[in-house]
Amino acid sequence: RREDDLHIGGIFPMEGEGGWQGGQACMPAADLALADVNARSDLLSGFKLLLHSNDSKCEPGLGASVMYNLLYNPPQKLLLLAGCSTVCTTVAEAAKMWNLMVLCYGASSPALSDRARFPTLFRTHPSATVHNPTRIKLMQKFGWSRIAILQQAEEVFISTVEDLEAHCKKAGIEIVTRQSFLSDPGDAVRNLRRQDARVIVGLFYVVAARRVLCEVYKHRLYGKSYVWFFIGWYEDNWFETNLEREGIECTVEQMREAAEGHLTTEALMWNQNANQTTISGMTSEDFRSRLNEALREAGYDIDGERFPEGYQEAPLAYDAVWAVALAFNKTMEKLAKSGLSLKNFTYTNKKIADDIYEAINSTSFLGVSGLVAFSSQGDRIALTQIEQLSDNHYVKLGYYDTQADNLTWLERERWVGGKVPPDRTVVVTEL
Ligand SMILES: CC1(C)CO[C@@H](CC(=O)O)CN1
Repeated sequence: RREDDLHIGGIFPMEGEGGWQGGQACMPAADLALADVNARSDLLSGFKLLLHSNDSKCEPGLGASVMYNLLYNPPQKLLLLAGCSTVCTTVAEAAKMWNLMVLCYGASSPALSDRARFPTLFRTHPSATVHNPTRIKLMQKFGWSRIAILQQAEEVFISTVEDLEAHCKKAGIEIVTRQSFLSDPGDAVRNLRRQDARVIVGLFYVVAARRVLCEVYKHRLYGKSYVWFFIGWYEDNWFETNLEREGIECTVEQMREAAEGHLTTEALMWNQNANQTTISGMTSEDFRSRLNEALREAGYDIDGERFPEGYQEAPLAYDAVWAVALAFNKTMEKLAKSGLSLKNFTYTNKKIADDIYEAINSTSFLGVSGLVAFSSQGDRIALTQIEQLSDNHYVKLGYYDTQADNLTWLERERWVGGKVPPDRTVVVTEL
C-alpha cells in the first residue's frame, strides 16, 4: 500500500432482491471516474484516490455492517459513497460519529434533506421533492388551481406529498382530495371520481402505477376531461409490460387508452447539451459510449438493450467521484499551508472534517450529469424535464430550472379533447 494513497469507501446496491440495485451501473461509472481523476496530474498533487467497494443489496442492515467493515479495517477511509435511500439514511446517520462525509449518488428520499440528522450528507442524486416546483409551474401555466393527489403509502411519497402540499398552499392551489393506498388503489381511485377530481398528481412505484392505470380505465378517469401527472423515471413502455405477471385485468389497448396524454416530471441526470464539454473533457454522450463499453466488458448485452439497473443514474455516481476529488484537492491545498495533508485525517479529527465539508459544500462544476452544486441541506440542485405520452411514446415538452424559475417550453403538448382540460366542471349558463 503506497504512502500517498487516499482511501474512500464505496457502498453499492448490487445483487439484492428488493429496492434499487443501481450499483450495477453506478459502480462501473465510479470506477471510470477514479481512473479519470487519477490520470489528471493537476489533481491531488501526486496522491492516488482508491475506492474500496462493497455490496449493500440496498439493505440498510447489510449497509451498516459493510460500513463497519470499511471503518474497522485498515486503511483508514476519508469519506463514504453510498446509494439507496434506506442505506444512505443508516450510513449518513452513523458516519458523523467518525467525522466522515457521505456522498450519496442514488438516494431520492426527501427525509435526507435534514442537516440535524445528517450533518455530513451530500447527494448528487436530487431529492424527489425536486419535481414539486415543476408540477406547480405547470399548474400555473395551464390555469389549474384545483388538484387532487393519489399516492402509494411509502415514506418517499408521503414526504414528497407533504412538500407538494406546502408548495400548493403558497401558490394558492386547492387540493380537493388526497387519496393514499398500500397496494390496491381501487377504493382510492373510486374516491377521486366521487370528488370530481380532474387534475391528479400520482406518486407511486411502477408496479402500483400499472394497477392505478387499470383502475383509472375502469372508472373512466381519463380522456379529454382529465390530466394525470405521473413520475417520469419509469421505463418508457411501463404501461404495456408485465400485465399478465402482475395480474392486471386491463388489456394493452385499454392501458394505452387510459395512459394517453399524461404528463411526467423527472430530474435530469444526463447533461442535456450533448456536445458540451464537461470537467472531465468528455461530453455526456462521450461518457455514455465509455460506460456502454465498460458494461459490455462486464457482460451486459447493451446492444440488445439489456441495461443494468442504475444506468439512468450512472452520471450521478461518475460526478460524485469528481466532486470528491475536487473537494480533496481544495482541502489538500488549504492543509498544505499549515504543513498538513489529508494523511493527517483521523476519525476524531473534526478540524480536517470541517475543511472537507467546506470544500464539498462549495462544489460547483459541470459534470456529465449537468451542473453539480449542493443546497445548504446537501441536496443536489438539478433541472427537471417534462414529457407527455402521445400515441404511446414520450414527447419532450420542456425543461424547468427551479433556481432561476425558468421554464423552457417547446409548445409540443397535445390534448385529447383539442384544448387544455379544465380543473373543474365548467357550468355554462345560457345568457
Ligand atoms: C429515480 C430513482 C429510481 C429514485 O430512487 C432512487 C433510489 C432510492 O432513492 O433509494 C434511484 N433513482
